[in-house]
Amino acid sequence: MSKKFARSAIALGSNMGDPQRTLAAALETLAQTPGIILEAKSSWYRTKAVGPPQPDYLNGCSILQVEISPQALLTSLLAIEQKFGRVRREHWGPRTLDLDLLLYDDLILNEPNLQIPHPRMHERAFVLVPLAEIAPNWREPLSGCTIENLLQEVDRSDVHLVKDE
Ligand SMILES: Nc1ncnc2c1ncn2[C@@H]1O[C@H](COP(=O)(O)OP(=O)(O)OP(=O)(O)O)[C@@H](O)[C@H]1O
Ligand SMILES: Nc1nc2c(c(=O)[nH]1)N=C(CO)CN2
Repeated sequence: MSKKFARSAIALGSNMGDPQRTLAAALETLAQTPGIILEAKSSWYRTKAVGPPQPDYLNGCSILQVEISPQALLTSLLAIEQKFGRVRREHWGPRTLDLDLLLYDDLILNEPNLQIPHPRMHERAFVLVPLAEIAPNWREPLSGCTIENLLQEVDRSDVHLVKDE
């Protein structure tokens, strides 16, 4: 019997330690996780931090094919964050690794520990620029807008492609 996969989009970010290495290792760990296949990954982008003053971030996005539920995927993402030494400090403060679940097919989910689509994705150029690179026509189910359309509404001047990857 063929297996039923869902598609999910995730965002990756890091601004402590060695971000490029951490993000690459996080993707590798995800790809080795049972029930998750890495379908696509964006380039990395150097982005000005949103929130309290802190170093620039390296951000990117990835598309996954998943056989696991949204909650199970979140659990995997949080475990990988822990593995790479994330210490939770101030709200929106610096971190070695941040993994956000952005989209899961066209699902809308409002659970206490998990909201899909990610409630702030539509306003974040550091999410929309890399996501538009790999999924420009995916529709954010709350607005019905494509990622490409959402990107046109934000200022992308603080998001710069990292060329040496
Ligand atoms: N779509 C989602 N993706 C990831 N975490 C989510 C999502 N929806 C809710 N959460 C909850 O948010 C918690 C993570 O909060 P965290 O402190 O990392 O937020 P943040 O990364 O600082 O800010 P932001 O959520 O704005 O990116 C997770 O433990 C999870 O329960
Ligand atoms: N540029 C940028 N700024 C941020 C980021 C991030 O990934 N990139 N993550 C945050 C907390 O989730 C807060 N601010």
